[in-house]
Amino acid sequence: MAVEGADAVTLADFDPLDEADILVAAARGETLKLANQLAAADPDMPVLIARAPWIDGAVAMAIADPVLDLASPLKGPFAAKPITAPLAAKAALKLARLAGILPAYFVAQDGDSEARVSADEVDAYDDATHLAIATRARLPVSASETAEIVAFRSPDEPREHVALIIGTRDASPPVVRLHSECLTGDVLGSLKCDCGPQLHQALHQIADSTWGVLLYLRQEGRGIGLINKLRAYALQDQGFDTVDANVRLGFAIDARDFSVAARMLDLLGIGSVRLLTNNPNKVAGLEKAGIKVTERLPIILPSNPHNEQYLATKRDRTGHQL
Ligand SMILES: Nc1nc2c(ncn2[C@@H]2O[C@H](COP(=O)(O)OP(=O)(O)OP(=O)(O)O)[C@@H](O)[C@H]2O)c(=O)[nH]1
Ligand SMILES: [Zn+2]
Repeated sequence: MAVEGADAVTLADFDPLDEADILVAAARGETLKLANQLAAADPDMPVLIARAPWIDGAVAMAIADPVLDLASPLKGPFAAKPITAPLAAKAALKLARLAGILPAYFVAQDGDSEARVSADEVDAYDDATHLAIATRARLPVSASETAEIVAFRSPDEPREHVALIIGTRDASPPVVRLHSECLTGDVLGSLKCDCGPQLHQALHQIADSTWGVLLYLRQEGRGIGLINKLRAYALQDQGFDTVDANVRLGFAIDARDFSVAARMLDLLGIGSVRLLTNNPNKVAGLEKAGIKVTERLPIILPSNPHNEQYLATKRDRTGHQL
C-alpha cells in the first residue's frame, strides 16, 4: 500500500498488527543513513526498512516525503532488511513514478490484494510501441493558421500526447521540438523555468521554417508528475537544486523516455529531423530509438531572476548546451 495513499482506517485494514515494513527508493535510504548497511548497499535497489513499534502512519509519511525533513527531523535509527523479491520491489517504484506518487510503500508479505500486477506488466505499461494515432484535425494557432493537430494514445495509458504539424510538408527533414508538459510554465506563466517562453518560441521557429512538428509530451516534471515536481520545488525552496531535489525524492534526475517521441514521429512517417533543443540527451534518446537527427538547433531565451539558478544547473549538471 502506498504510504502517501494510506490513512488510519485503510492502514489498519491493510496492516492490522502494525508489522508491515516500508519500501523506499535507494536514494531515500541514503538520506536516512541506511546506505552503509549491507541490506541497503546496492544503489540500484530499493531499500526495505524494518518496521519498528514507533513507526506509525505519520512517521511513515515523514520517511516517505523529504519535504518534511526540516519540519520533522527523522528519529531513527532505521534498520534495513534484505529484499526477497527484488524485481517486484523495483516494479513498485516504477509504478509510483507512473502514478505520480512518492516512491514509498507499506509492504505486507501475504494477504488479500485488490489487484495483482506483475513486474513485466508494469514494464509493458508505458511501452511506446502501444501508441497509435487516435484522431487528427485542423487547428489554427497564433503561430500558424494552417496547423494540424494529431492526437496519440495507447490502450492502457490515460495521458494522450499530441503533435502540432506546421507548414507544408516536403522531403526535407522537419524542424521538430519535443516539449515536455509543464503545467506551471505552459499554462500559469511560471518564472521558475523556461518552458512557457520555449513553447512559444519553438512554435514560431517552426512556423518560420519550411515545415515542422511540435510534440507535446505528457511528461510533466521530467516524468515524475505534477505533484512530485511541486515537491521538488518545495525542496528547492529549502536550498536544493533541481537535480538534487529529484534525487532526494527518490527519482532519476530525468525520468523521461524519448522513445515515445520517436514512436510519434514514426507514426507520422518522419525518419529524420532538425531538432530544436539544448539537451544532448534528447538528441541521443531519439537517435537510440531510430530517428536520425540531422541537425541540432539551439533554443535560447533570456533568463529572469527566478530561473537563473535553474538554467545554470541545467548547464552545469545536466549537460545542457546553454
Ligand atoms: N522534476 C522537475 N521537473 C522540472 C523542473 N523544472 C521544470 N521541470 C520539467 O522539465 C520539463 C521541461 O524540460 P524541457 O524544456 O522539455 O527539456 P529540457 O531538458 O530542458 O531540454 P531543452 O530541449 O533544451 O529545453 C517539463 O516537464 C517541466 O515540467 C524541476 O525543478 N523539477
Ligand atoms: Zn517548466
